[in-house]
Amino acid sequence: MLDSAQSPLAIHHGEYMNAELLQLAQRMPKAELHLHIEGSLEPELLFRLADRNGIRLNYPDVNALRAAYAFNNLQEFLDIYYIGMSVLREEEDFYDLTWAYLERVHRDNVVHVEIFFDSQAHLDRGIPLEVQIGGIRRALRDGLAQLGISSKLILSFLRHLPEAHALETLALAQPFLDQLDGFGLDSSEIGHPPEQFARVFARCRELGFRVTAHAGEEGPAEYVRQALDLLRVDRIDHGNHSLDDAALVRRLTAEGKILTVCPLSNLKLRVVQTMDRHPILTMLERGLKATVNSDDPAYFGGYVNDNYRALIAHLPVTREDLYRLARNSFEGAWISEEAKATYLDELDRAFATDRRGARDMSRRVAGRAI
Ligand code: HPA
Ligand SMILES: [Zn+2]
Repeated sequence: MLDSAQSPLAIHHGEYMNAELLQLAQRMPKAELHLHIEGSLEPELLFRLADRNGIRLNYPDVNALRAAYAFNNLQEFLDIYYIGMSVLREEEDFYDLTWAYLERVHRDNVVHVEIFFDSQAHLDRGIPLEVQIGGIRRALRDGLAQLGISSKLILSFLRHLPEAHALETLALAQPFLDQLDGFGLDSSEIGHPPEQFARVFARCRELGFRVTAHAGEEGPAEYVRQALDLLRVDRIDHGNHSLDDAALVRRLTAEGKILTVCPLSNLKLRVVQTMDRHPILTMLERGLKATVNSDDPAYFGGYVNDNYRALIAHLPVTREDLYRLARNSFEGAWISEEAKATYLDELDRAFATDRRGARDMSRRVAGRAI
């Protein structure tokens, strides 16, 4: 990375470029493909729902709760994340949670979202699937009608629980399958390799669903291989540790597999030590189809545009990188080819009408060199 202390000119140039890139990142249309809806529960709403449901929290106020959001690893985050979601009881709570997220990302020019929900964590608290799915789905319908945001809903299995639990959950989900768009795998990664979930994923695929799995966030490249070979995933969530294995990178590139990368999450959970060492540009350079996502925005310090902002502030991101990242987000979305083409047109227009470099870009866009 350029050392901005090098010369006054470097500082000026860097800031000038960054302002333009920031504006472009803000206003370009984009999809978010890696978002745990329970991780979008802001402390203010969490307290409101606790109050509404008569739940006593161990934190006196919003500031005390926020202060607890300091993590050394994935597990430390998960411990507090599962406590936080305990305020979700009624359909209305799931609605309010999802609606708050949609309203928030509408301001980031997010036009399509694919959201995870941790059904097993709620089932274990006695919250039926119809409450969970009913509330989330109703907000997603309103999101389309009122904000123009299209969406998909992904039931994510918890890998710290046995596969039998996931199979039971899939059986329980039978009456709701028409309201689901795919299945995922999340929670504590190390010690819970994808191979432990091969049967439940095979069943999901037999039912005609798309599947994805968190792999290579804290776990090794081998877990990414297992997700590909044994779970036959359509996407990889995170995938950072793929970079440790050159043959795996070549394979992911050849297959055009989308990686849903989450920069602020990686920083907060110490998957990367500093943002200027985040590997997302290396991923792009090696031909990996990385996307930018927020993961759990209420816990990790920001929504999707905050993630773009952090990358632009700390890495030598170019306009082409922004274009590629947003393009990948639509390419990786589980939507029809027609919908994809519409969104990609919108994206091309956002770049073509960007005055600075417009000539340059329209040439590349027309030639599909990007
Ligand atoms: O970042 C994550 N990793 C694994 N499981 C999760 N569940 C919510 N967020 C995460
Ligand atoms: Zn995640």
